[in-house]
Amino acid sequence: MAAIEVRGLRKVYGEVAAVDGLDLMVEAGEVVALLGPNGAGKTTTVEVLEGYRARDAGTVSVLGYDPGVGSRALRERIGVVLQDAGFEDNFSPRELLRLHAGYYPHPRPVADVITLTGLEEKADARVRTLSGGQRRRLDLALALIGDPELLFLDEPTTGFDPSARRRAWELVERLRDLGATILLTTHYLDEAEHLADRVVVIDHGTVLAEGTPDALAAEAGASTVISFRMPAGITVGDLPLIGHERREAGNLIEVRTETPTADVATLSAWAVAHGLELEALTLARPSLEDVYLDLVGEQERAVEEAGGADTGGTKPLRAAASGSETRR
Ligand SMILES: Nc1ncnc2c1ncn2[C@@H]1O[C@H](COP(=O)(O)OP(=O)(O)OP(=O)(O)O)[C@@H](O)[C@H]1O
Repeated sequence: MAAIEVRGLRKVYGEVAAVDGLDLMVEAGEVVALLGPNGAGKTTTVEVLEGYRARDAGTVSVLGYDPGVGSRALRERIGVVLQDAGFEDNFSPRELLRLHAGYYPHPRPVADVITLTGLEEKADARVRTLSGGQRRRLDLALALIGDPELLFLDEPTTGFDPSARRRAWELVERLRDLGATILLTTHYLDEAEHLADRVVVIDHGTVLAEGTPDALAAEAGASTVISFRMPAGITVGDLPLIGHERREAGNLIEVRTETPTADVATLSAWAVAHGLELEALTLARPSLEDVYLDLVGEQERAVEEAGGADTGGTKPLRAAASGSETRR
């Protein structure tokens, strides 16, 4: 059975369809990252799945339950990191964790969760004295205390310093190895690339693309980039004909290619034959960031062409821009 199964999810705020016919499937044991620009509908989707928000249409199954019904049995099996949870500032992390442990039938030991989330030094300090990143770690600790089989992490590492982020990643990897299913939202594409088995890119409340980071890159036709510094005394016309698209940035040449193995061989053979050293020679695989920016950029252009102009904080939606859906 899939851990999460969503079909045709729709959530409307006034005139704005925050989620607009979204389908999503997460298998048990999978780590899936929801990506998308601000206002894409990620948090709304996650909040519906967590049972914090009612939906307007669609079917939703989380561990076989409908989260809209508010079952205690479901709440006991999921862990949630909200974007901004409010805490009782006068408690310490240890006290809050003990309190929350009492809500679950089989909690993890409080001391283990403190160690897992690296909160040892602040375990007995008042929450109001914690830094932003330490509070996020406490969010994560509270999500883990019930030993959940499904974890929702909404921007779990926002505000973390680089080493805290690495530790959080290791923690997510450990949880995955222990068999947890994880749905996370993030704006850090390296985080998604590092952690997720599969990414789902959403915008305007619907899915734009999904797959493994590699499959998305292949589907988007993103090409590999060979780059090198132009050797002294050589002009572009002297170079062998490799790749398709070339770009010059100062004396750095970038060549986009679909056949990097053959093109690097041609280039190297040419350089060796001419006694040249190609300095700063690199071969870069397209990153998830390149693919994401292409996808979201295309979507934005499509919305603009359909006559929608961005109105600031509240996004015009594809459906709203074409005058359908929201008034149904
Ligand atoms: N409580 C609310 N009332 C009215 N509109 C809302 C509410 N919550 C969200 N929205 C709107 O719904 C849309 C989707 O918001 P949502 O928070 O789900 O996006 P997001 O993808 O999580 O964005 P971000 O990356 O900025 O967190 C936005 O247009 C937002 O303004």
